[in-house]
Amino acid sequence: MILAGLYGITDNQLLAGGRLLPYVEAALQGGMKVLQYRDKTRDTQRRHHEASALLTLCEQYQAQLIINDDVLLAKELGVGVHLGQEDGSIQKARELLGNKAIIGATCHGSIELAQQAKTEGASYVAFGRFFASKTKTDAQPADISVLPQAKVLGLPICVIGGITLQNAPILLKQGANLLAVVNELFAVESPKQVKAIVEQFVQLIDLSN
Ligand SMILES: Cc1ncc(COP(=O)(O)OP(=O)(O)O)c(N)n1
Ligand SMILES: Cc1nc(C(=O)O)sc1CCOP(=O)(O)O
Ligand SMILES: [Mg+2]
Repeated sequence: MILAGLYGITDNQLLAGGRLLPYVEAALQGGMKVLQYRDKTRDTQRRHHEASALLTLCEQYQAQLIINDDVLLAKELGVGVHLGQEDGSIQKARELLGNKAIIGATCHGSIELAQQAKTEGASYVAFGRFFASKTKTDAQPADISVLPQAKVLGLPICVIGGITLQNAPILLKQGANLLAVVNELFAVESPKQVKAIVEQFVQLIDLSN
């Protein structure tokens, strides 16, 4: 299973109005390897419907689907989950989802939180935000020096927060494996533009390896 590359995250506002599936499919065509379904509404029925459709798409392109926050939805679909510090226990999610499921953990800028997430069974650790984020304006800042320190954990290192084509290389150089991106990918006019941006991210990632 690939846990490296471009990790697109959906946004229920940016991808409203019928944009969700065409924009995600364009990202998959461009080479996105991991997708997180992040919908902060409580519309259970729509969330289930959208996540199922995304799973079908991800399977077509051999990409991994991860659900933000909602372990029960992840269990229903048989996919992974991303949990923040306020989103419940990683250990319980691991028990529910099984050994093979991807479980990601928000660690802000803390190597101690990352160590704890590893002990509890996380599959990858996510650090950020490294740059100002238009999607989550109140995200806690993280210092880039955490990235080389995190290598000793031996888990894939995910980075998030204001990532663009311009600033991605510095994160890759410091050891990031997964670039988690919302705005730079999806705040564009057309699926064609999404695909072109993903292709450029993929090129940057390939160059860094
Ligand atoms: C890959 C990735 N990293 C961090 C987050 C943030 O998770 P969290 O702190 O729980 O905040 P919300 O996304 O739930 O608002 C993430 N979603 N994905
Ligand atoms: C969902 C999320 N979590 C963050 C964190 O730092 O934990 S930053 C963030 C938003 C990422 O979107 P964009 O690429 O538009 O900045
Ligand atoms: Mg969360």
